[in-house]
Amino acid sequence: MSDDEKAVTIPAQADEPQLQGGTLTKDPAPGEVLLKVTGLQKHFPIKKGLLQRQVGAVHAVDGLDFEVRSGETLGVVGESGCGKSTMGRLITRLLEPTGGKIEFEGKDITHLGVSGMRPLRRNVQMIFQDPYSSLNPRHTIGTIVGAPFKLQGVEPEGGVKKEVQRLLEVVGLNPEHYNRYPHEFSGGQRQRIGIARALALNPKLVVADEPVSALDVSIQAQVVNLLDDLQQELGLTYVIIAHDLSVVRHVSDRIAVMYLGKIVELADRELLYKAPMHPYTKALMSAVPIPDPRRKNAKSDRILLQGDVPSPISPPSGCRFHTRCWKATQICTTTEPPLLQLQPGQQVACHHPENFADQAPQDTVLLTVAKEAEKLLGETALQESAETSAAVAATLSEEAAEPVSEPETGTDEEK
Ligand SMILES: Nc1ncnc2c1ncn2[C@@H]1O[C@H](COP(=O)(O)OP(=O)(O)OP(=O)(O)O)[C@@H](O)[C@H]1O
Repeated sequence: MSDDEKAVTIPAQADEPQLQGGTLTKDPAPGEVLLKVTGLQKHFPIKKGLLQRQVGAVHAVDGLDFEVRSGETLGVVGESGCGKSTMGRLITRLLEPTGGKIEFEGKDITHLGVSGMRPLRRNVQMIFQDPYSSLNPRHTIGTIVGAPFKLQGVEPEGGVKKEVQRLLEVVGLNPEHYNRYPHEFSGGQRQRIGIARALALNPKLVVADEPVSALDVSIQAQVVNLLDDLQQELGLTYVIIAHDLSVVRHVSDRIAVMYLGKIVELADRELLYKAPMHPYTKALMSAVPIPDPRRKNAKSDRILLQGDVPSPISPPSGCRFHTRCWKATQICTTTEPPLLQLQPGQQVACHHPENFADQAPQDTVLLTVAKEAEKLLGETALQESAETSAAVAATLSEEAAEPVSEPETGTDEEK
């Protein structure tokens, strides 16, 4: 009876103040902003020659604005190289940002040094992609999972060994395996060890960077479900990074879609799946297999994108997706679309969004690259794309028939 409870309760290190160093003392209520990121940038310098002169920079993360609310899971998706891992390492402060601001529970942590970060380290933890390389092969599981206590100088109730064994049980491992080494475990089990280590200090925010992509598909769901269960039971807040939507699909409350260092769409999961607005999101979603036997004969509407992701050293002007987008017009090459809330719960950075009225209806001439990209699109996808935008435009113009209003800025007061 009490075994279940025992298996899921991590005692807060409550006897001592939650944080020394004057950070916070009180847990945020569910839904309150836990992490706030404004204009976040990371440019990796490219140096050349004997004198190591800087000749350019990789714009890995180039101006991100988002919030993570207490108790939620924010999924972050995007193709390889779009800056997801860099973003994860910036918000956990494993990397120093080039610009912008990171606030954790209202406190500016953007440039905190090692000692300033120490109290925060226990509140923000990271789970890494590769469970093979992220665990020291020469240390026992007990030492690995117990390391955070040593690093933070925390003595859990009942001692480190007892607490580590309890943590192993929480993540579904045998506590008797305390003295074993990482190579004695499978990939899935190793990832569980990584999760136990991340949970040791009872963190508030866990950033999981591709937590299952190195695992066998059959094991992936188990680890994702474990993360989900732990969140319910421990009230954790997650940022889960993945390269496709299938991993984050079921566990995320909101999803941020990244492309070349920028967020192009940030929306509630339901809205994103029902009606994605950024053409790039639509393309990513079309690549997710739908495990529905009734649809097994359905015609594939997979959207193939033309070309590769451009180099983050010199990203395209205007909208960075314009070189691969089937809707790109002149304005897309010159003007960067801001991330706007087009409807409650859905922010999009696009001049010609899907499932919404056109933001630049005067600009109708497709670029040559867009015409090329169009050729790679299935007819149904193309038709649907035109129809949904036209339908929303029609609804909006009907609604706005009386007072003239701008769709993207709420008109509540006027109505
Ligand atoms: N330390 C570094 N020095 C220079 N460039 C870097 C460094 N780390 C990352 N980059 C570059 O920054 C860009 C973003 O990399 P990042 O690893 O954040 O992308 P990602 O979306 O997580 O990709 P992946 O899924 O392949 O890890 C890439 O072009 C990458 O080559």
